[in-house]
This record gives sequence, structure tokens and C-alpha cells, in this order.
Amino acid sequence: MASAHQALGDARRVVVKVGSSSLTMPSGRPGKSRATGLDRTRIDLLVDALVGAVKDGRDIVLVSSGAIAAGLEPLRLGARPRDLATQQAAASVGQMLLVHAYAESFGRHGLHVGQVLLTADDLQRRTHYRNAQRNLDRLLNLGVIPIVNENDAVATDEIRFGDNDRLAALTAHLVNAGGMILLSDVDGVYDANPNRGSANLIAEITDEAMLQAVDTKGASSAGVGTGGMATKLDSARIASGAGVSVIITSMDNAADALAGRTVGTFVHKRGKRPPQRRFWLRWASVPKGYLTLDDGAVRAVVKGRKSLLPAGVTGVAGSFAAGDAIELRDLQGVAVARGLSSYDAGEIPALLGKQIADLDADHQRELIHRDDIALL
Ligand SMILES: Nc1ncnc2c1ncn2[C@@H]1O[C@H](COP(=O)(O)OP(=O)(O)O)[C@@H](O)[C@H]1O
Ligand SMILES: N[C@@H](CCC(=O)OP(=O)(O)O)C(=O)O
Repeated sequence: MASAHQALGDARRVVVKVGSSSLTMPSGRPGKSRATGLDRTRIDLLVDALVGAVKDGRDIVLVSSGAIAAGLEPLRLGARPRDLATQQAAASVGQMLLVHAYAESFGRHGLHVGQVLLTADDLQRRTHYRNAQRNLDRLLNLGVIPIVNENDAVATDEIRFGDNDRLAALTAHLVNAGGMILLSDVDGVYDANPNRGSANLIAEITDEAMLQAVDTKGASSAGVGTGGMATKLDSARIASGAGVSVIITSMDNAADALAGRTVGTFVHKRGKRPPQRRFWLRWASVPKGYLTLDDGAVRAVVKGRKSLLPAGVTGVAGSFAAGDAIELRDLQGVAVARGLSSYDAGEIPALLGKQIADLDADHQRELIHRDDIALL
């Protein structure tokens, strides 16, 4: 019987994410063991694995970290900087080196790469989301390998993905990928951080409870990565919940993972690809305010999948306009859903608690239409 991993081998469009720790090498400078340079041999190894799939007619989108890490050595920075301005500077220098290295490496096979730098804001606005989608689709149709990274040079602390694992999951939905492979310096997910003692590889993760049970404590081995295993599991949760099969493994296993061989940790997809609007609302939008719902309204929205009517809303907070994303909270303050408000925040207090029939003709509609609600 074929293993579950084969689902990845069968996916026509795959997002592959590679972390800083897999692309860089210790410089060996005394006392500066964390300073790094790009490891061109490893980049060629990765590229060769990806090209194998491209030559088989599959679409590959590469989400690559490593901009900040690649900027460390040229700027003589000993370790990943903590302050934002130096991170941005390192990324500005490093991103060029990174994409240049990919362009040369794919060039050995006669293939072109296209750089796509995204900010969190690009995926938080629906119009930008569609722009990014159109560009990625066109690049793939032209036979170009898109290389995606966060636009670290302009990202600020408030509006950044921070880790590319999550960006990879959002990208997988954006391009309608069937599979996602997260490549790191560890060959899979273990039942505890393998750097802290003996641990066992988890070959398959079948549900959300298993994803949440993994022990991810302790620093990563390389020191240049950002999220460790926790962000990879978050990413796997987002992608697998949106109908994408996921493998988490090491870069050395990239070709095997793409071929559907049994390597690393396979995370089973759950459900189907959700409509773009719901996925975007749930995972990429930033709520501008919230409504407080009484118990009946929570039941209607969550269990009944109904539109939200003013009668069940007890409060409004924040400053938002019609069409903005807002949170729906229960009486205990727990967010149960996100939705796109049909009204400006200032219009809502006058509607609270009222039946639709009692409202004037301009306001005889729901606060949030059911098609504009994503449950959390
Ligand atoms: N349960 C676990 N299984 C595997 N690795 C783990 C686990 N918990 C923590 N880790 C750490 O996560 C690291 C990978 O994360 P990170 O260095 O951020 O990767 P990358 O730069 O590739 O994104 C591994 O080297 C390992 O030290
Ligand atoms: N965008 C940043 C990488 C952020 C990140 O997620 O890094 P990693 O944990 O190595 O995947 C960069 O290119 O340096």
C-alpha cells in the first residue's frame, strides 16, 4: 500500500519553504560562530531537487528565508541583530545575495527565477491579495520559479509575518497548491526537541490534537532561524486545514519529499480548500474592532452558520468602516469568528438590540452577512 506521503508526490503545484538554518553555514570566524554566509553547495542541492519536479511539469513556488542571515557576514555582524533597523539593513543586503545565488543556480538548468517580496499588509488587503495571486500565477504559467520572502527591508514590528513558515501556508492557499514542504535543519517533527536529548520521529500527524501536542520547547540548533518547530506546526495547521498536504523534513530529503517517498513528518490535510474570502478573513486579516454577541447570536453564527443581526449584539468597539474585518466576541470576550462589517462603527450603536423590521429602510440588513463570516 502506498504511504500517505504519496499525496505530496501527486500534488501538481507545491510550495517549498526553506529556512535560514538550511542555507547558511557557520563562517568559522573565531568567537563569531553564528556569523554566516550562504552555502552555495546546499543551494545547488536544493535547486537540483526542485528542478527535477519542474522538469516533470510541476509548479514549484519557493518561499525562502535567509535574507537577514545572508546579510550578516558582509556587514560584519556577529549574530542576528535584535533591532529592527539593523535587521532591515541586513535583509536589504542579504536578499540581493540570496536571489542572485538562486538565479545563478537555476540558471545552470536554463530556468529563470522571479523575486516576490510580500508584506503582511499585502495579504491583509483583499485587493493586494488578488494582485499577489495574479502575479504568482502568471510567473508559474511563464515557467518561472517564484521566490517568495517577506519584504523585510520595509516590514515593521507591527505589520510583519515574522516567520516564513506562516507565509508559506498563506502562499500555499494563494496559489492553490496541493502540497507544501517545510525544509529545515532537522529531518522531521520529533516528540520532543531532538537537541535536548533522545526523541522519536513522528512519521504522520493525522489531526489537530496531534499537532498541538508536540513539545517544541528549547532553542533551535542553528541560531539563525526564527521560529523553531512551533511556527512550522502552526503553518502546517493553517495549510492542512485548508486542504493542503504537508511534509516537514530536512533539505537533504527535498527530492524524496517531492517524489512522495516516506521521509520526514507527513501532516494529513483536513477538509477542502476554503473559499478565498473565508481563508483570508481567518488567517490574514487584521481586525479593526469587535462586536460583542449575546449567547443566542453566538449560537446562530457558530452553530447555525447564520448572518449576524443587530438584535443579538450588545456592544461595539474600535474604529472601522463598512467592509473592514472585525472580530465577533462572546460575552466572555472570547473571539469566535471574524467578519466583514456591513456598517461603519459609528452607525452600529443605534442599531444594537433592534429587530430588522423596526429599523428604517436604509438599515434593514444584517450587520454581517453569513458569506462574510469565518469561524475561528
Ligand atoms: N519537537 C521538535 N522536533 C523537531 N525539531 C524541534 C522540535 N522542537 C524544537 N525543534 C527545533 O526546531 C529547529 C528548526 O527550527 P528553525 O531553526 O527555526 O528552522 P528554520 O530556520 O529551518 O526555519 C530544529 O533544529 C530543532 O532544534
Ligand atoms: N524573512 C526572514 C526570515 C524569517 C524566517 O522565518 O526565518 P526562518 O525561521 O529561518 O525560516 C529572512 O529572510 O531573513
